[in-house]
Amino acid sequence: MTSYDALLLVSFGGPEGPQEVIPFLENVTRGRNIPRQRLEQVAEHYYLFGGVSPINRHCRELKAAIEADLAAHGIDLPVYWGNRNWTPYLADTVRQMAADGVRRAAAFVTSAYSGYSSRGQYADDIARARAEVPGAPEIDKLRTYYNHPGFVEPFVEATHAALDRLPAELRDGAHVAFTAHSVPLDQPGRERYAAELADIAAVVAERAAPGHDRALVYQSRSGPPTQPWLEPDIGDHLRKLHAAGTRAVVVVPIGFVSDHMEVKYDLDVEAAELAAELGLAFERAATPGTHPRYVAMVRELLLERTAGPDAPRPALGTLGPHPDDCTAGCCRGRS
Ligand SMILES: CC1=C(CCC(=O)O)c2cc3nc(cc4[nH]c(cc5[nH]c(cc1n2)c(C)c5CCC(=O)O)c(CCC(=O)O)c4C)C(CCC(=O)O)=C3C
Ligand SMILES: [Fe+2]
Repeated sequence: MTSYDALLLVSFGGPEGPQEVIPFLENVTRGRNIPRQRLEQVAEHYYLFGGVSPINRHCRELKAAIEADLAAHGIDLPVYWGNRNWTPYLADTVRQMAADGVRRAAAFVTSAYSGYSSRGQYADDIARARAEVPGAPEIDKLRTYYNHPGFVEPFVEATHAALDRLPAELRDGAHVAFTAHSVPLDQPGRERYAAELADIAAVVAERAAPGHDRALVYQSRSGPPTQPWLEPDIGDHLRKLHAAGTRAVVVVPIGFVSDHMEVKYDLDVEAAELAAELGLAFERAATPGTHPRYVAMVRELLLERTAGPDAPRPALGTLGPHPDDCTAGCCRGRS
């Protein structure tokens, strides 16, 4: 049915108890220019949730949903899961795959956009894991999917739902703020990343909130204050909206695939508290998570890749389907 003998879910990883938080954060920031003070601040975000990131639960749920969807469509393919920063580590999963006799796997990464943090670094992770494991399977990364209908449609639905949760009298005047993880301005691929975000935010806005005022903003910046990152920051944006007389805002975390810590803390705690202080009505739209349309997309990406280069590659917005193989320019810069 497919030319692959396994599907590999590749994700970020997260701590599952208080004692895992600092070692996890050290893994994430190793070799990066992140001040220790920022690390300790972020640790507090995790402690607020008992030291447990929601992301591993999301991955288990997504894996189970993909398995059920594949089975329901008569596709008999084992699904594996490995992370960049925490157990199950990618290299251990790849070792298990080799032991199970997997020769060729397709990889689905829980990150939808181009750019080094989103794609390039995962490609490096996969290459490194394969290099560690004798007899490692070949692993093809499925294409970048930020503009696939299976990613976009759940956001359209979620934006509608968030608007509907606002008090009726504030709904028509609500501002829609699309947010994504900021990255340093010198990060390879950040122009492409920002262009993809803007392009697909426009599609969601036109479908779910036509006529509403909107913006693309960024969140969760780290790094030293002297280093420029993508802006505007969501906090500054909320203050500006308030000053301009806006009374309600819907925040759509278009840059993320699940309600992990950057969503649960940076939006649901930090941004929501700021909005409350300002007296802005605030609703946050859901991320795709295990939305059946999103889960079906994983199968569709697998099947289109199996069918070859002539199979249709659905894509919304203006940028077209991303090539199956990332070109150097999209995730690593042109150097
Ligand atoms: C673009 C992007 C995405 C979106 C694409 C995608 O979804 O992959 C993303 C996702 C995520 N980021 C996450 C967590 C963290 N990211 C950090 C640090 C950083 N992120 C960056 C970028 C991104 N990050 C960057 C440029 C840094 C600086 C260090 C570096 O250059 O690498 C740090 C260190 C502390 C801090 O500095 O904040 C943490 C803890 C989690 C897991 C959350 C959970 O546990 O539920 C997820 C899904
Ligand atoms: Fe991050």
